[in-house]
Amino acid sequence: MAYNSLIARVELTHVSFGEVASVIGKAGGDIISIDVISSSGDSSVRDITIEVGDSEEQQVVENLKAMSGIKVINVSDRTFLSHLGGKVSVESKIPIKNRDDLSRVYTPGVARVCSAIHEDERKAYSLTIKRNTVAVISDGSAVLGLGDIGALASAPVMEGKAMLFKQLGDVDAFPICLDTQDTEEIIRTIKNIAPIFGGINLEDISSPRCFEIEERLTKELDIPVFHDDQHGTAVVVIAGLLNALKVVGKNIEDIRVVVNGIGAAGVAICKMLLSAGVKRLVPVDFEGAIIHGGEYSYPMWQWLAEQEQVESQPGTLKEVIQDADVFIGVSRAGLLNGEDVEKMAADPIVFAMANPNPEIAPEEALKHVRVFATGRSDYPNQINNVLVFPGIYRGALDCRASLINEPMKLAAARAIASVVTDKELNEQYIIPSIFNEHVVEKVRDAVIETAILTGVARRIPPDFR
Ligand SMILES: NC(=O)C1=CN([C@@H]2O[C@H](COP(=O)(O)OP(=O)(O)OC[C@H]3O[C@@H](n4cnc5c(N)ncnc54)[C@H](O)[C@@H]3O)[C@@H](O)[C@H]2O)C=CC1
Ligand SMILES: CC(=O)C(=O)O
Ligand SMILES: [Mg+2]
Repeated sequence: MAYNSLIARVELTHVSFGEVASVIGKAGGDIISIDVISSSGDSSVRDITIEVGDSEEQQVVENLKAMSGIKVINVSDRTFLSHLGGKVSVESKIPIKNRDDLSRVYTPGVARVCSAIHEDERKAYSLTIKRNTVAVISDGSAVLGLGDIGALASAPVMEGKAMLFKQLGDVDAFPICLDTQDTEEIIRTIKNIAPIFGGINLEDISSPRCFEIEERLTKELDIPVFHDDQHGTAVVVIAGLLNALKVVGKNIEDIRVVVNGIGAAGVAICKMLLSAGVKRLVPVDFEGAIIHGGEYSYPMWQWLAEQEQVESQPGTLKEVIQDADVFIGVSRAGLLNGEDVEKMAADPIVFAMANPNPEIAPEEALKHVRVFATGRSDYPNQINNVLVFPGIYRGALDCRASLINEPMKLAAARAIASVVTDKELNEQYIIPSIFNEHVVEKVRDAVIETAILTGVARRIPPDFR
């Protein structure tokens, strides 16, 4: 269930706050805070912040309105309030106070700087925003688990990613929503806007188009192109899995892994699981297990069917999950229940990562599962690509990497896993919080070191000389 928080502004006249609290509680709301806005002899106006599930929201408000001695002045949704006017803005680094400043930052002074870049394009890295700016680009075709909701509706997610880039990695990121879902047009548009950016972060572009778009752009541009839903997700899954396996005392070579949803995230996760040493893999999509020796029209599914680690036994998700050590879901909400995960092997690990609602309700899974994680921030073990992209890009920009290769991604996964020490590690803590101050730094350093070793760094940052 999704949770929202509401702020109800109410005027209380002949009713005690205790009665109001009891009505809210009975309707399923939790009071988070109360602010007194004004108070006179026989009345007071208060803002009550209430956390409430989607299905109870209306009931809470209706019950408050039905009470006598209380007037509901206004109800606002805090999530919507945080989006008013958008979440990011562009700021100048230096002020323009007089004509002298104007003639340096703008014409005529700026012309000399333009000419310098015209003569040597590498100077764009020192004289423009290029060295620290990434484009966060979506076509709105696979937004979270909401599906194809279009370019404009994807904007709040892209703005959110831009905020996280800035706050966690000090990367300036710009949200871009493309009003086309045509592969060639997307590639052409991104190539045309690429000059000012130091990197391209593709986001929420559905499969299979996302594979070609990323592959072509990586070949045709000289800046890193990173499809977050593929690689960011795969990196954080491997990080979480390495630690979860330590908790349950199993080796990666011995486990049987079911991955459900073989789209952008699922394909990248399967590939990375194989390179990390998994020997028994069951990829599953709508039509059931993708099997070794099978024939598939999607090239990525066909590639998987040719891997010897992929099992050859067909079956539905509910069948193949029996005896699995690990379930990784990057598909849709509510596909599994407690009975399904109960049939897994001993000490099951379940990463139910569909957003905003996971493949199995946490309350149900937790009764049967040893290690459980979701993509959400309101439960322990948040396996979300936000742990990856700020640090990966901080590193890639600092060493001016021409691309982000497989060894860099594996190094990032190990770096994230290493933030949780053996002493700290337990079922509830397999992955660091996104607010852990060591994550970005460790990922950045691991990425730079590996970029230098694999020959894709075009600059050695001073702290690596
Ligand atoms: N926690 C995290 O960091 C991340 C979570 N996700 C979540 O993973 C999900 C998938 O994202 P993408 O791979 O980007 O989308 P996508 O659209 O590329 O892939 C989704 C895949 O799931 C399959 N699928 C849908 N319903 C299914 C069902 N009932 N059974 C089996 N397969 C089913 C689709 O056929 C498709 O292949 C979304 O819910 C998204 O929010 C994605 C990226 C990161
Ligand atoms: C987290 C993320 O990128 C997604 O759910 O699509
Ligand atoms: Mg995404």
